[in-house]
Amino acid sequence: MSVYQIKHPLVQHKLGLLREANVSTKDFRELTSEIGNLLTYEATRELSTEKVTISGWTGEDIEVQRIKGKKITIVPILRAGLGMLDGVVDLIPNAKISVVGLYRDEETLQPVPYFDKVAAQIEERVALIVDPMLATGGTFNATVDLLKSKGCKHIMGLFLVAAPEGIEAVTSRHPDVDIFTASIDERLNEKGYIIPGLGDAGDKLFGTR
Ligand SMILES: O=P(O)(O)OC[C@H]1O[C@H](OP(=O)(O)OP(=O)(O)O)[C@H](O)[C@@H]1O
Ligand SMILES: O=c1cc[nH]c(=O)[nH]1
Ligand SMILES: [Mg+2]
Repeated sequence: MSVYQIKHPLVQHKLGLLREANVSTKDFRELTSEIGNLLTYEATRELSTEKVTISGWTGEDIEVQRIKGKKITIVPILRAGLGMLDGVVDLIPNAKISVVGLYRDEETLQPVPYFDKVAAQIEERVALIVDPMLATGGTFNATVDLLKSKGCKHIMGLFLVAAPEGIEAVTSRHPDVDIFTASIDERLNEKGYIIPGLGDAGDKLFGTR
């Protein structure tokens, strides 16, 4: 498993704006989507391409590159993953979207699944799971379990912020899954929130607190 912390100046600048205590709902939404877009650009770097022949503007045949073979499904984890979705779809407009719903129980910190609708032919697809936060890793691990149980073999996770504890949990359960994040933060606090983190990303995106 590889963990990629994306140090690109645009990503780091936008993440810094997201961390502001008084960030507005509008700004939080826009920045989350924009970072989702930039993480997608990095995560898709390793997709293989192949040469195909097309008819160019002069009428002559020319060789161009196309992404090879595998199809893509984007997997937003409800709710907060929806905040990244537009930015990801902007770059991969033909991707099928597999929606998974889980919330983290506030007392036990265990993921509670409540919805899933996974794209057809999942076994042939690369899955890009998107969620702003990787905290204990329970929610992400449960999502990877679900996708693998349906036959998915190539899975990546895109997060705005990841805690070392979550990365460790994913490394030990799913060593074949790569993670792309704008930041590996310091730690989790006693309530399972990432420090310095962003607070509750779902509530900030939806304005529910
Ligand atoms: O790594 P974990 O410890 O499992 O925590 C991370 C999960 O917690 C948050 O979702 P939350 O449960 O707040 O649901 P929401 O998106 O509906 O707000 C976040 O968006 C992740 O899905
Ligand atoms: O810091 C955290 C941890 C889990 N979920 C969030 O939204 N934020
Ligand atoms: Mg939440």
